[in-house]
This record gives sequence, C-alpha cells and structure tokens, in this order.
Amino acid sequence: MAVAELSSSYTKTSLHSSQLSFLSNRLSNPSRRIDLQPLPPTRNARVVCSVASIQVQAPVPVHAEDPKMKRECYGVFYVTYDLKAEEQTKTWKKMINIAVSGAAGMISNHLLFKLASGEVFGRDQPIALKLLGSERSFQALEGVAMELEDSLYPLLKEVSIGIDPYDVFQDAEWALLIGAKPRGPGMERADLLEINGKIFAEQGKALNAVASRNVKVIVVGNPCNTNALICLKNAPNIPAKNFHALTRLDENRAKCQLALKAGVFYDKVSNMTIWGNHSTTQVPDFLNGRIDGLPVEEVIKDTKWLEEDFTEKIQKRGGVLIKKWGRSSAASTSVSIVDAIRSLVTPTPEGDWFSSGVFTNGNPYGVAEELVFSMPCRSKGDGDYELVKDVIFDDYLLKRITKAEAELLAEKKCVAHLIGEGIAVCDLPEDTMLPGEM
Ligand SMILES: NC(=O)C1=CN([C@@H]2O[C@H](COP(=O)(O)OP(=O)(O)OC[C@H]3O[C@@H](n4cnc5c(N)ncnc54)[C@H](OP(=O)(O)O)[C@@H]3O)[C@@H](O)[C@H]2O)C=CC1
Ligand SMILES: O=C([O-])CC(=O)C(=O)O
Repeated sequence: MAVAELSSSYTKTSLHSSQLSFLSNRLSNPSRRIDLQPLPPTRNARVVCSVASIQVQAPVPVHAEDPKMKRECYGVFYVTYDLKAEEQTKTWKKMINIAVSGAAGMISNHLLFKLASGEVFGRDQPIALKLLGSERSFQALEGVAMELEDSLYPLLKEVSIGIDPYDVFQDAEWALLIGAKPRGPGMERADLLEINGKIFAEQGKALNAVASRNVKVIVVGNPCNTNALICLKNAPNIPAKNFHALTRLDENRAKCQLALKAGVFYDKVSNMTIWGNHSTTQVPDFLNGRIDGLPVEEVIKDTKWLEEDFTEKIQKRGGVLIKKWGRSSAASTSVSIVDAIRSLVTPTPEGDWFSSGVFTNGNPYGVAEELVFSMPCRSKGDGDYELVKDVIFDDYLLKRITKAEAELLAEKKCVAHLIGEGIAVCDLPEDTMLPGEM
C-alpha cells in the first residue's frame, strides 16, 4: 500500500494508531516515512508519540531542546493508551521512564525483559523504556524493540529507540548506562579510559540537560567506577549521590563462593561488602561478612583461603567465566543490575547492607574524597541510600582498601581533562585488569 493510500484509508476508516503502526512497519520501502495524523486522544489517555514519528528508518538524532520535535516510539508502542481505563490498572503507579544505553548489547538483552516483566520495579509499576544505541547498532536496536513488542508485557507502555542521548535521556528517572567499548587485545587500560571516558562525559552532559533532576544512574560499562565519576562530574545539576557504579555482581559472586565453602545455601550469606574498584584490586570483605548471622571467620576457619583463594577468585571470576563462555557474563550481570535497583527501591532488611560504587564525599571510612568507590550501603527503599557506619577494619582490609584507592586515584588522573581537573597525566601504578580480562 502506498503512503497516500494508507493515509486516506486511515482518515476514512479511522484505523487505530496501533494498526497504522503495524501497517507502516511492514511497508516495503524501509526508508519511507509515514506522515499521518493520530486519532484524537481520549479523556485520561496519553498519546505516546506523534504519528509523524513512526519511522521505518533510523531516526535523525533529535536534540531535546527542539520543542517542536516529539519523542519517538517504536512500533506497537505507538498507541494511545489509557492507564485509568481498566479496572486492573487503577491501582497502578505513575509510569516511570527508564533509559538504557548499550541497549542492543548482551547485558541489555537480558535486562530489558526483566524490567518489562515487572520483577524489578513491581507488578504495579508501568514503565517506558528509552533505548540508546548508535548508528552501528540501530538495526539491532530495532530487533530488540520488536522482541519487546512480541512479548506483550502489560506494564511496558512505551518503547523508544534513538542514537542521541539528549533525546533518549529526556525525563529519564533511571539511567542504566551499559554501553561501552570493550577492551580489546593489546589495548592499554589508559586507552580504554580515554575512549569510554568520552562516552560517559557526553552522557553525563546529556543527563544534566534533559533527565529528571532526581534521576538515578547506574554505570555498568567498564571501567565503571571511573566512568561513573566522569558522568557525575559532567552532570553538576544532578546530585552526585545519585550515581552508582555496578559492583553488585562482585557482591553476588562473593556470596556464592562463601556459601560453597561453608556448605550452606547462598541466602545464608549477608553483610557482604565489596570495597573499591570493579577491577582486580577490589576487596571482598570477609571481616564484616556474615554466614547464618555469624562472622564469616567463625564459620570458615581458614584465613589463608579467605585472604588468598577466595579474594582472588572474586577478583578474577569474570575472566574465568569469559574463558568458559567466550564472552563476558551477561545474564548474571543483568541479574545483579536488577538486584542493585531493587536494593534502592525496597528497604534493606534490618541489619544487612548491599554494595554499590558511590561518591566518596563525606564517607566515614577515610577513603579519599572525589572518587566513586564501592562501599556498604543501606536504603529505606526511596531510591536513596546511606553509608553503613558500623563496620570494622583490620590491617589486612585497610591495606587492600588503600591499594584500590590508589588505583582509582591514578585512574582519575588519566581522565582529569574529562572532569574539569586540567591536563590528564596517565601513569597507572600497575596495569590492573577488569575482572573480565584475566
Ligand atoms: N560492572 C560490571 O559488573 C560489569 C560490566 N560489564 C561491562 O558492561 C559493558 C557492556 O557489556 P555487554 O553488554 O556484554 O557488551 P556488548 O559488547 O554486548 O554491548 C556493548 C554495547 O556497547 C556499545 N558501545 C558503545 N561504544 C562502543 C564502542 N566504541 N565500540 C563498541 N561498542 C560500543 C555498543 O552499543 P552501541 O553501538 O549501541 O553504542 C554495544 O552494543 C562492557 O563495558 C562490560 O565490560 C560487563 C560485565 C559486568
Ligand atoms: O570485563 C568485563 O567486561 C566483565 C566484567 O566486568 C565482569 O565479569 O565482572
């Protein structure tokens, strides 16, 4: 059907906009753009996109500052829906906007479906997914959006895809920053910091310009601590406290290994802190950890194993997994992102805590300020967190934490030009690895 015919039949028969979307997405010429007018919105209904934004080609990046341009929605998500129309949805919360970068990548391919299912934010929480890709990945991003369409998730009310962070991050209440260049063979850590640092500087600026003023940001793309620091430094109008670097996967890995050694199921392991950097200097803290409510060292009476085997196992778990799989962990990383979000939107169980890479300013442990460092956190479930005060230290733990701190201070010097601190001097003490690189 030609565009004009489709257009006139729409006017005559008042096709629902989702039907139009269906038709338009199946037009043979993929570069064609459909210019139709949407049905007028019903009372209480929300018009998701203007029909003019139905596109079967990669959209031209739209700068959010252009008020004439509306956001893009994909396929069936270009609909007029009414969150109050059905009995079931009357108790639903107000929809939230979740932006995801690297949305066509492996981690996202697991994560997006968890988000859409309701298992992360709750079965009464409708969501809009705003997916950021690039020219390189745009077709794959369309594939992701198509799979989301075909999954018929009731809570998933909008999906939009784009390649301009200033467009995609508009009004985002959560930003899950996953996209980053992986470190390739022969690439120095300094090169990776430079390439990915630029991505996170731009995304920080975009968040600062267009996201919700209280957006919560979880940086997954590596090296995630320093990327998170770059991002927050480029977003001065968003509280620095709102930025996290994902170290929850490391926490989960540590709980699993302690459970295995102790011969208990992993739900018995609690109070597990990962200190420092998501790299091989990270410190899984068995001094403060607990198994079945008891200090780890009272259950596992093998200090050598804890200090050497266990610690190294967690630091290098990602690399061992890559050797088995031929790619880095995607499913367990997505689970850990879910855990990280849920830890912020549900109250932390009494006496327990979780790990997250957060801004060090004001920390009670004496870690250098102006870093993103993994530390123990508790939340009331309101999206915010506080640092746990009642932790203990011994010489071993302090020495390890100091090493992680030195690494992050050195990484910070490499990206000084991206955080407004002058000229970068990149002299990393030793070329440590991401967990996945071993
Ligand atoms: N913190 C943690 O615990 C963990 C972090 N990670 C990290 O998460 C990130 C994503 O992992 P995963 O989803 O498996 O990776 P994939 O390679 O599957 O996807 C990464 C995405 O990053 C985007 N990207 C952005 N810039 C570049 C670039 N210059 N070159 C290539 N790709 C780029 C690509 O999307 P596009 O083209 O759309 O931009 C790509 O789809 C990686 O940095 C990885 O190291 C992984 C596991 C654990
Ligand atoms: O280096 C990677 O991409 C993988 C990684 O971070 C991990 O498995 O912890």
